Amino acid sequence: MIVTVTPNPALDVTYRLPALRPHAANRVAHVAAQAGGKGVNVSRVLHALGRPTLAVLPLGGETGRAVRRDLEEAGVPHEAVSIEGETRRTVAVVDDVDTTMLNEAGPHVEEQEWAALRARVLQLLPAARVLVVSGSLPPGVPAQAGAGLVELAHARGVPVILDADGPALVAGLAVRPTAVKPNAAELAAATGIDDPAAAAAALLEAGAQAVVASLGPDGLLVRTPEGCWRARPPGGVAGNPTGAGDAVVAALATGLAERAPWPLIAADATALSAAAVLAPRAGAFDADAYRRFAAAIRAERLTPA
Ligand SMILES: O=P(O)(O)OC[C@H]1O[C@](O)(CO)[C@@H](O)[C@H]1O
Repeated sequence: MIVTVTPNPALDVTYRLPALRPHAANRVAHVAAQAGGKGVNVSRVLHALGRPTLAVLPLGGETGRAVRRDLEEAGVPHEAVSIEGETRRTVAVVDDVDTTMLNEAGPHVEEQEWAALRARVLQLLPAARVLVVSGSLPPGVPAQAGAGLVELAHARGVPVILDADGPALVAGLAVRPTAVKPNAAELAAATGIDDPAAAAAALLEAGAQAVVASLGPDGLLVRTPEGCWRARPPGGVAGNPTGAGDAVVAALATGLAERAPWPLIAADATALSAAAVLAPRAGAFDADAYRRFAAAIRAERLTPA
């Protein structure tokens, strides 16, 4: 199975309105809430694909109970480690033009609470084909915590994907994750380089074994020591991009579990991510569109073999 860790899960609240007006009172007609956080979304996608997965996450307070209820109702296999603090909420405001995210920092997680989560991951690793560590770290958890999970996976010979940014990404690179999955902004911020192919090369140099960069409408760039590939989504795919990067990670984890070649992983991840944009909620995808896109998308090699 693919084990996902969401260090800082959330109740994702989505507000839909025709046009968000900042600095004004906005009336919201459509409100939805579901369990979220990046690793949770990865497990949702994997579960919808029929792939065995387990989401591991710290949960606390009334919001934590709401997250747990939603995961139970959705049938997403999960294991929660109880914490004292109150699980956070995120708010996505989706209007006809774009999506605005408001992400709370999350609860303070105590050292022994994080140690309990680590211990649970350690117990699960023998059954894991891939470990995914995805999303921000909550207050109280040091930037090296993601790197610590990467090292646990390495010690058990389990491929590990790190989807982190800022200091957590930098700390993670030092322990050579099997793959990292930055978006365009995270890639540029981590390297100071605007060109995605050059920035991905810099992340390889810094320690990543593979870089899978999600570039929004420009598709996906995969860079490994074996080469560099680019896959592009079909034109005109518009919708809710929240969670599209999590769909990339779900496809990447599946590809690593199956030891698929990189060009196929790149094409599949691009198709699944585009199909996720067409779905109204993070962690969901349009299954028909996924089939159509997967049949049409091919990754192009950017460097000679
Ligand atoms: O951990 P963060 O980086 O704050 O990201 C969490 C958020 O990202 C999303 O997973 C979308 O990728 C939302 O579901 C939301 O929970």
